[in-house]
Amino acid sequence: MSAEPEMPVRDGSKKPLVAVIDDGTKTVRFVIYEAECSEELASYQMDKTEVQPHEGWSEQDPYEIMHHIKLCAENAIDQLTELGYSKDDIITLGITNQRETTIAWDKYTGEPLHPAIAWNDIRTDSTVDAILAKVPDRNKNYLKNICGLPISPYFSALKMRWLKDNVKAVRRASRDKRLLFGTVDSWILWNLTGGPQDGLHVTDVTNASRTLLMNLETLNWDPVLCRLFGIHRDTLAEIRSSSEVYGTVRDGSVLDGISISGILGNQQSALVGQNCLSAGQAKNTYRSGCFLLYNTGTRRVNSTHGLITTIAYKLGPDQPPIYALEGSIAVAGGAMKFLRDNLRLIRDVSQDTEHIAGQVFSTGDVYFVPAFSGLYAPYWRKDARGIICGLTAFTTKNHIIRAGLEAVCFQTRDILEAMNKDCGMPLSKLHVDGKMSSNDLLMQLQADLTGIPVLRAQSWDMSALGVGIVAGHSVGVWSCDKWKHHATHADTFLPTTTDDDRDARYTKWKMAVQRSLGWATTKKSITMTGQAKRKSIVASQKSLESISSIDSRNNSQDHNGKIDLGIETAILDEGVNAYVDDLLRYSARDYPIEVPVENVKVDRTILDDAEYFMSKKECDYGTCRCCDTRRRIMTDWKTIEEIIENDPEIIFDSDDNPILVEPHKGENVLVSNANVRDSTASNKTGEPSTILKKICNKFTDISMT
Ligand SMILES: Nc1ncnc2c1ncn2[C@@H]1O[C@H](COP(=O)(O)OP(=O)(O)O)[C@@H](O)[C@H]1O
Ligand SMILES: O=P(O)(O)OC[C@H](O)CO
Repeated sequence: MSAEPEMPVRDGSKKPLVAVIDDGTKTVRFVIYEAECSEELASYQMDKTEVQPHEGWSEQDPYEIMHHIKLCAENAIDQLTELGYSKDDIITLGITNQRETTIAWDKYTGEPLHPAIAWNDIRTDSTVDAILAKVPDRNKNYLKNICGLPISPYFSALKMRWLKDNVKAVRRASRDKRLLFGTVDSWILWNLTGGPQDGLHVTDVTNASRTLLMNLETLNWDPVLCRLFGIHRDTLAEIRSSSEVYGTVRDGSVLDGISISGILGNQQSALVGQNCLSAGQAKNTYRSGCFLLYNTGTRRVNSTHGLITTIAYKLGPDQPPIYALEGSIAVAGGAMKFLRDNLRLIRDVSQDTEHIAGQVFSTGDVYFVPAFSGLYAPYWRKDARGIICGLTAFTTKNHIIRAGLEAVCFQTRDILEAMNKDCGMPLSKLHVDGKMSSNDLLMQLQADLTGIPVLRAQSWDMSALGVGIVAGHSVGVWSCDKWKHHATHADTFLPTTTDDDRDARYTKWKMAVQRSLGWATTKKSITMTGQAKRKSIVASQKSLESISSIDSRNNSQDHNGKIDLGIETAILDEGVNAYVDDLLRYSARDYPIEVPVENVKVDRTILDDAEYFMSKKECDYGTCRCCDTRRRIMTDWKTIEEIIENDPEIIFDSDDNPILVEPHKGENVLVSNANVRDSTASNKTGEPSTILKKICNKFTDISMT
């Protein structure tokens, strides 16, 4: 927690103020600006708790976000008071936020149904595979012409699908029509405007464009996409422009009564803050990740080189949407944090990095690809993993840290190359911001490795400023047109290398990237990401003794006396393994499997669904995805045990009612004459089962035409 002390002293002339809530991945900030002159009067920032329950998972506490916002607001307003202002001078409020991070909550209680799943969380790896199985040729770019995005764990729809598939409370809320999904802006707005007491469930176009569910033309939730991901439109927020009065704070906090009139995802907000308001202008923000956005104006450019198409902003309900091409880099400053926390090569990132890396004149041909959670643009390879290559006996930590800085520059060049190909016109300069841009060496390397001047912003935080401007714009106290004439950069870094030199180094970088690809194979990734733990078989110690073939050396015992067998251990038991394998390979879902060894067929998730199924006393097949007719058929199965014994596939309709797909039921089934077990036996290739394939193909046919 830290206050930011250096506040300007006012001369007595009061101007309208605009406040901003900035919820980042690692911090929450509250900033108060004097409108028009864009002067920051007061700010307060708090660190957030990052929870990583498994490798590759990243969660946040939705309550903590709201708690920090309130505390930051109180502290920043206290600073205002010292300057002779009062809370009443704040005319309006803007919200900017980490994008894609997804929250599910109960609309009647306001209770989050699961921690927020952060944008860089890769638990949805297998959910991605299940969705890819539904689209022709498993083409990850299949939806790009609708929503501008590839199918990747990064985007919100995958996180929503995962929550519905894996969290009982989310499924139940969905069935009971209590479920709300939202990106963080929606969660904040809903809570500020009353929460369970008629809180507004609203998002803006920039955040909605990060979900994989919004149609870039209609700027509304796309029915085909919602159906593909199985997300009900009633659970989603209403999509509005980035600059309009959405409502008023009604939460009893210090902000009560202030209107809210601007929402922008934080990278789009930095684009506005950097004054890239004309087509052809671009900015790059260096923080934990790094995001290069290129304003394409009202023209929507469909990238064919691995970039995404996103909404840059929409400055009012009647204004046209402005589009951007985006190159997203998952790990930038995050690599420095890794070198500090995991390898302990750095003590203090902001103080030591530049100094240590500057002690050598090159990386000594060392390349560091920080693909910790796969690679985003332009590769979109979730199977990539980090590598440091080119090590020799002379390599020191200085070389490795310098290689970490260069990795950000090379990744930026990857994106610039793609952008040049997509737009046909090379970018002549690069506007930069973000905390990491305070590193002069990094900025010089960036200019040297891309061959264009790098223009660093006056302030590292352009994200808060951008949404302040659009919030002020909608209530008439801060004009975007006037802002266009502001110069925002303070320093310029010019390239000092030759084309040949930088191209030779870039070729080596590409070689390093090639070596990082394909590292996390499906099975490996299950183990590596800790999903093995979730999917592992938990057996009581007593039962375990009866499994003679399990190698006890591979077991880890927890404090409950339970033995947690990773997938690799489970492989030793053929019967159990076959069952787990079936579920992993053929299930459309990511089951947490808990199998008492006495009865390997009982799976807690199936049990839960079977219970619900039986409670309805009939088999409601919903609308058949094969023939589009509605079927309501009594099942012969009378007990839960019988359902489990018959081992059906359980899939879900769009209201999240479980639908049993019976393998042996002839005419009265969703897909007839298919036998899960038979297809399992004959299919060792990792393909989805015949049943699922048939359903999914039909589903794809219907929804894609
Ligand atoms: N001088 C510096 N040199 C290199 N990296 C830096 C420097 N200062 C900060 N960083 C890195 O930049 C990132 C700062 O991110 P921050 O602005 O706190 O945003 P967020 O984590 O919310 O994206 C951290 O990952 C940190 O390691
Ligand atoms: O909070 P940041 O700066 O890490 O931003 C994260 C991005 O919005 C993710 O898309």
